[in-house]
Amino acid sequence: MTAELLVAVPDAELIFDQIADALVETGYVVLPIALPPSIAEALFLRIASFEDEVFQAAGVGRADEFQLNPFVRKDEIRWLSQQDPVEASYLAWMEQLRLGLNRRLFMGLFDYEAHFSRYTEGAFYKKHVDAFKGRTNRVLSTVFYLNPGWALADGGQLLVYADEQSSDPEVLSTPIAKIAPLMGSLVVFLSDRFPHEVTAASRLRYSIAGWFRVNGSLGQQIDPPR
Ligand SMILES: O=C(O)CCC(=O)C(=O)O
Ligand SMILES: [Fe+2]
Repeated sequence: MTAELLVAVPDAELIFDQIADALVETGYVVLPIALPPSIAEALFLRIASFEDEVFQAAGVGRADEFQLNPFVRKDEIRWLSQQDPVEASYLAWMEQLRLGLNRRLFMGLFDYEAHFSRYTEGAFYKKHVDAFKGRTNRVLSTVFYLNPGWALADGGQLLVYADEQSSDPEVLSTPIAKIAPLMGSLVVFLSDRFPHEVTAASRLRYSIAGWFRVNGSLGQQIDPPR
């Protein structure tokens, strides 16, 4: 038996159970291994192979509200596409998760969009929420990390804060989770519930941020894709 066969590839249905349970109980979950490690490895090789020109500066806000704001975020992004087989394998896994969560929780998740993010040394993303209640179709956020050999001392943590409904300033400013961007780990959380930030890292930091969306019409405003 080769060493490769000893790497346990997690059963996707069990992972979906775990994510669904956590979303009901706490609204977020951190899984050290979720997708098959071969997919994580291929995605890492893919993002690491991109020339600088492939990336665009990340902005804040959608469509006509879009603006660059380097004081808020300094990461660079590149949207995933079905055209590339490696990217398609990630999107296919997320499609299974979408169906799995709809079956378990009747979330009505309609589609999924995701981009590679590259944080160069010192880059950050200040505290934000991915969705404002009633103003977006994004309901569930995912972050998948692609950083082999990441050490705690490298920084670049994802700090997650409690639901903003609390009025206690102490509760609001103390993270409920500090997540290192370890290779192959997946974070899933309800988009409008948890303010979060990415702290500066001392080395290049890769992730894939994605969002499941619902198709509800919000008054006159329907989110454009992206
Ligand atoms: O890379 C991360 O840890 C999180 C990124 C994030 O919050 C976002 O892109 O909205
Ligand atoms: Fe975010």
